[in-house]
Amino acid sequence: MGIAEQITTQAGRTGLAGLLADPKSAVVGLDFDGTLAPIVADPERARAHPGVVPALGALAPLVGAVVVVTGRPAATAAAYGGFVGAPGLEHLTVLGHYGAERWDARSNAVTAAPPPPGVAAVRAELPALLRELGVPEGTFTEDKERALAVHTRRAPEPDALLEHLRGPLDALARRHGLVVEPGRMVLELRPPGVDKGVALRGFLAERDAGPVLFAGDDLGDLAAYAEVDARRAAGHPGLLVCSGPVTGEPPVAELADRADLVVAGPAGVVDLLDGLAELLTR
Ligand SMILES: O=P(O)(O)OC[C@H]1O[C@H](O[C@H]2O[C@H](CO)[C@@H](O)[C@H](O)[C@H]2O)[C@H](O)[C@@H](O)[C@@H]1O
Repeated sequence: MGIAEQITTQAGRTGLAGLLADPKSAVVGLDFDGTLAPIVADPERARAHPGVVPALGALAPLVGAVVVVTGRPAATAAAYGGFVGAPGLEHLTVLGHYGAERWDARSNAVTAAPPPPGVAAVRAELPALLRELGVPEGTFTEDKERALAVHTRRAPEPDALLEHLRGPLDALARRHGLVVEPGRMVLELRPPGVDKGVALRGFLAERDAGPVLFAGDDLGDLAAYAEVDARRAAGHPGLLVCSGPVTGEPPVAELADRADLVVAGPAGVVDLLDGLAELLTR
């Protein structure tokens, strides 16, 4: 089935038409985990689907810009994505830590402000809190330098555990000026003030962008969806893509319900990017 046939909303059809009519001012925004990289139990083993680099390498020269907007550190997403030095991706940007970091392919360098002191305080207190809460084996903390993510995917009953941890982690985060970002079997304690909507808005303004496609899979992507929606209300075409889970867990309803089309995980996203490049080269 072609892209147009998969779109279920009028706004999405308008978004695709706008993108095809004016590709050089279009921006393609993509989340990383669950969208470009299949979900795996160990975050350090996540890698982009093998079709991602060729698909983006073909698409990027045809559109205004491609940007990856992720909760990962920017350099981690660039490395796990296989983006460093990839042909066709010489102008790729990765906005990491929900926009607090930026990696540009051209310089292969990351720019970021230093993390606020609350991160170090949370790092110091988190192990004792998790012990007090009696978390089961399989629970683990990913230290991302400017944020700490508590994962439950490898624990028994991961969703119930997430609920159990939510209140105490929220209190710890607030005590040190951080916020809790919930995700798929993860609670992330991170500095406030930036989210994927703010990050995307800044990038679009910098590029004087027209049409926007954004693809995501998790709650952290809702802010970027809201930004595309706000632009649509102001007359800019936009296309919202949900990368549906292929891991057996239910889709994130808040995202799937608002998407113009739902595809089957990173493999479906690759097909979409390939299809778009094909439409733009016809
Ligand atoms: O904004 P994203 O690119 O989607 O990153 C959000 C978080 O993704 C990672 O966790 C998720 O993927 C893991 C690897 O597949 C999986 O094990 C975990 O259950 C998912 O929640 C990452 O580890 C976090 O640091 C990111 O914030």
